[in-house]
Parts: sequence; structure tokens; C-alpha cells
Amino acid sequence: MALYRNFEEFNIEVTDEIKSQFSSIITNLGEDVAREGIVKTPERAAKAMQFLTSGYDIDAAEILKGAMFKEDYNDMVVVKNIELYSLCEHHMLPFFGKAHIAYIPNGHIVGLSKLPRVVDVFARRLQVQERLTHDILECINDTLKPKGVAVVIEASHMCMMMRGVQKQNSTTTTSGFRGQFEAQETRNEFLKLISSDLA
Ligand SMILES: Nc1nc2c(ncn2[C@@H]2O[C@H](COP(=O)(O)OP(=O)(O)OP(=O)(O)O)[C@@H](O)[C@H]2O)c(=O)[nH]1
Ligand SMILES: [Zn+2]
Repeated sequence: MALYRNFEEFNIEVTDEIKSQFSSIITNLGEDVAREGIVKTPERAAKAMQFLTSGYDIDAAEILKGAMFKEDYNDMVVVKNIELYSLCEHHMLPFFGKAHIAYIPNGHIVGLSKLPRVVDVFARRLQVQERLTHDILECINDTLKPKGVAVVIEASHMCMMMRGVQKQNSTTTTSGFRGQFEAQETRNEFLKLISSDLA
């Protein structure tokens, strides 16, 4: 399985198939697919959807394994405000927001950029916010084997904003805690850090 994908290189046959499906969808929605502004839209949409679901092809554990360093640091590491964009599996509409991740090393630290990369791998799939939270949490827990790991995601769902209940201001928060973060004191320290103005 690829570590990183060159997102510009999509399988031509799959792109053509999705392109013709988008062509039908656009026609069925009442548009003229031959219109100048739209004529290339089926291909653009095919590529966009493949990019937004490109996380299926990437092994998130391998990303972490590629940048684990032996280090005797036993305190909390927090990476907060990681932007994320995903697609809800029910409507295939975006949900987006921020992920906050913390872990307590157990002999190894991980390259900081790898945590947002893991978020992207699991976000670029058809998801529900709860599973996305757990996918990230379990991947870090199983691969890095830290003393503890915590993940909080705050997100807005377009399927609740643009359609359906049409609530513009509601946000959803999901969280998962393993190891030392299951203890109230450690969990509270993390929650305090992510809600503070500290960089
Ligand atoms: N738990 C959870 N639900 C989600 C997520 N994304 C979308 N949903 C919900 O999935 C549900 C699908 O419900 P259905 O009744 O089958 O679909 P629907 O008729 O389009 O529902 P409405 O959105 O209420 O109009 C909705 O309540 C959505 O709000 C998510 O990440 N987690
Ligand atoms: Zn939805």
C-alpha cells in the first residue's frame, strides 16, 4: 500500500467511469452538460471526489512508523487545531472542523507532521465523525503504543446546514481517550490545553 499518493495521478479508467456517471447526474439534475461552463465539470468532479476519498489507498500506520524516534520524553504532547475535511457517509456532503490530538510517549515520539497526515488519511473517506475519531485514536494507540492518547474532533456538518434540519450554528464534538487519558486529571489537563489560547 502506498505511503503517500500523488493526488494528480488518478487511474484513467476509473476517472472515465466516474466522469460518465457525473455526466448522467448533471443531466438528471436538469443541466445541459454540453454548456461551456459545465462541459469539463464531470471530469473535474470525478477528480475531486477521488481526491476527497483518496485515504482508502493509504496506510496510516506506515506513515507513523516512518517517523518514530527513540526519545526519553514522558510528558504530554499536544497538537491542536488540525483542520479536517471529510465526507459524511450518509449524504456524501462535507463535514469539517478541527482535530486535537495528544499522546504521552512511551520511549518513542513521532514526527509532529505525521499526526495531521493520519487525520487526513482517515478523513479522506466516507465517514461518520465518531468512527473518524476512533480510527485516528486506535491507529496512534496501536502503532506508537504510547502511555496514553486522546483525540477530540469538533465539526460542522453541511448535511445539517444546507439541507435537512438547516441548523447553521450547531457543532458536534466527539472524543476518545486511551491509557493515561482515561484518568480524569490527565484528561482535564488536555482539555484545558486545547481550550486555552496557548499556541
Ligand atoms: N452520528 C452521526 N450522524 C451523522 C453524521 N453525519 C451525518 N449524520 C446523520 O445521519 C443521519 C441519516 O439519517 P436519515 O434519516 O437516514 O437521513 P435523512 O432523511 O437525510 O435525515 P435528515 O438529515 O434528518 O434529513 C442524519 O441524522 C444525519 O444528521 C455523523 O458523522 N455521525
Ligand atoms: Zn450527512
